[in-house]
Parts: sequence; C-alpha cells; structure tokens
Amino acid sequence: MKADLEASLPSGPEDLAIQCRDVGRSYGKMKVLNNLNLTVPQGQIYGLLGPSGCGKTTLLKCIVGTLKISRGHISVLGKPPAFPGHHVPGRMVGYMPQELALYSEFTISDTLTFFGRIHGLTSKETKARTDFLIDFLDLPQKHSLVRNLSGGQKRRVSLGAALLQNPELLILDEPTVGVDPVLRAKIWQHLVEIVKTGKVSVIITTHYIEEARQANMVGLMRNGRLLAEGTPDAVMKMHNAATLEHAFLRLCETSDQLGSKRGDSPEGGPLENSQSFESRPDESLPILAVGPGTPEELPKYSADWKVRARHVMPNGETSPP
Ligand SMILES: Nc1ncnc2c1ncn2[C@@H]1O[C@H](COP(=O)(O)OP(=O)(O)OP(=O)(O)O)[C@@H](O)[C@H]1O
Repeated sequence: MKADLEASLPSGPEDLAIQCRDVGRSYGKMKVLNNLNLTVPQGQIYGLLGPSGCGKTTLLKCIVGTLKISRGHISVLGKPPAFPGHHVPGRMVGYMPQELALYSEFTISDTLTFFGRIHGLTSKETKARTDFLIDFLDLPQKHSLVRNLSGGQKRRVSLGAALLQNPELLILDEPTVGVDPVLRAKIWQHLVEIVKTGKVSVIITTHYIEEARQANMVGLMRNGRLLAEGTPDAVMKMHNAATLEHAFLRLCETSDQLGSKRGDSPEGGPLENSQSFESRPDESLPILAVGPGTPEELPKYSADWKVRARHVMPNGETSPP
C-alpha cells in the first residue's frame, strides 16, 4: 500500500499546485491553523474534509491570499499567494467563497460579464462561457437579478463566476451545498473532466464525505491541522474501512484511544482549548502520504474528535466502533 501511495504522490515541487508547510494562523489569541501541512498535486482534485469549525475556510482564504498566515509557508502554483504579478488571487485562480460575494443589483449576465472583464476575457469568450455555465449549472435566464434568486441559485452563480475563466486552480468552498443530487453529480463529473487535462487542479471542501471518493486525494482536518492525507482508497485501506466515512470514524477512534491512553478526558475540551494545544513538530505531519506516518506513529491528539466528526456525517449517522 505504501507503494500505491508513493505512486500517487508528486515527484517534485513543480508538480504541486499547492504546498502548505507548518502553516499557522490565529484570530486574536485563538489558533485556528496549527502546524498544518498539505500537498495538492498538479492536475488533481483534492477533497478537504473536516468538522465544522476545524479551519477549512480559513485555510482556503490563506491559500487564495485574502488572509495572511501567521507562520509557515504556502506556495500556490509555484509562488506564495499575493506575490506581485502572480495573479493569485487573480485570473490563475477561480475562488468560490463560502459566504456569497455577489452584487444583488446585477443580473446573472452582468455578474459573469463583470468577472470576465476582471480576468481579461473578450466579450465573445465571456458570452460563450456564460451560455455554457447557465445551462450547465441549471440557472434561470441570464437577465434574472441576483437579488431575486434563491440561496441555491446564488451559490451556483458564485460557482459559475469561479469556473468562468477556466483557471489553472479552482478553490471551492462547499460548492455543492444546497445543490440537488443530480446537479451535484454533474458538478463532480465536470471537475473530474477538467483535471484530466493535467492543467487544472482543484481543492474543494464538502460536508458530504462520500462525494469526496471522486477526488484524487483527500485530506482530513481537525483542530487546524491535517490528520490524514492520501488517495481515498489508501485512506480506506489503511483504516480497513469500506467507506471514507468509516475510515474517518476509525481514525477518530484511534485518535481518541491514543488521547485517553495519554490521560485526556474522554470528550476532550472545547475546540478552542484543543486548538491552543501545543504540538511537537512531528505531530504536524498527516498520517498518510507525504510524511512517514503509519498507524503506529499516530500523533497524539486531544479527544474531542469523535464528537466533532459526527458533525460531518450525512444524516447524522455514526458507525459502531
Ligand atoms: N474572522 C474571524 N474572526 C474570529 N474567528 C474566526 C473568524 N473566522 C473564523 N473564525 C473562527 O475560526 C474557526 C475556524 O473557522 P472556519 O470558518 O475556518 O472553519 P470551517 O472548518 O471552514 O467550518 P465550516 O465547515 O463550518 O465552514 C472557528 O472557530 C471560527 O469561529
């Protein structure tokens, strides 16, 4: 299995779309990202999973360059975010934020034209992309005002704006929330298609864990650091699980057991407490992939994971130990 994993890993930094090393970010005194390491290979879909509040959105904002990191290093398409002249943020990246960033007085067409202009598309290119995206994302007619759209329709316009200029990197924060299953499958199918060219990479967060099976790599975050990173199959194999959901529950249980052996309280402390937990350097490496991690080398985490992991299970299901 180690060989499988190694075969799926990039061979050098030039093959990487995103590389985060020992990344830290705090809001005031609260540490949100803590010695976080993450690697997104070029031409792949990376599913970033984790319970609510673990820091996914914060990490994506740091990657796109709208938030500064407090510590560590991030490289996006070869340079740090917000590097002068690098167009990150800018036309190299399509970013769909979690919170909507649309002008309510614009129509759908105005919105996409606006983003097209920002990214230097010609009117003809913008029109062709607008027609494609309205059809693909099942949007109402293009002269509809954004303020009259439903929440789900607004999110799809926002996704359209991210896809508009065919960027090299897509950073999508929960693009499938409020989207019906048929369209959700279509969106994933589209992502799978566009990465096949090898020129587009995607990092995507989702609360529907099983849809991330279609990603080439998944990373599981908890309390501001990455617990595991690898192909979905490798993550499932390593935890002897038939689904990603069960793999992640097992990972949580193992973390809990290690935590309780260490004498942590069974339910752990509140998120804020565990986020201020100081890690040793070796604790920052994900369990799978780039690092030498094995189950025996599981880092010691505090014990609130299982409670929080349940938060990300569809239908609120939990699995038996
Ligand atoms: N601007 C901010 N100021 C202070 N705290 C913040 C700010 N933004 C986020 N936080 C806190 O940082 C933590 C991580 O938030 P973040 O939005 O990154 O989590 P998330 O994993 O994306 O959650 P979700 O899955 O619910 O979107 C949370 O405790 C949140 O309350």
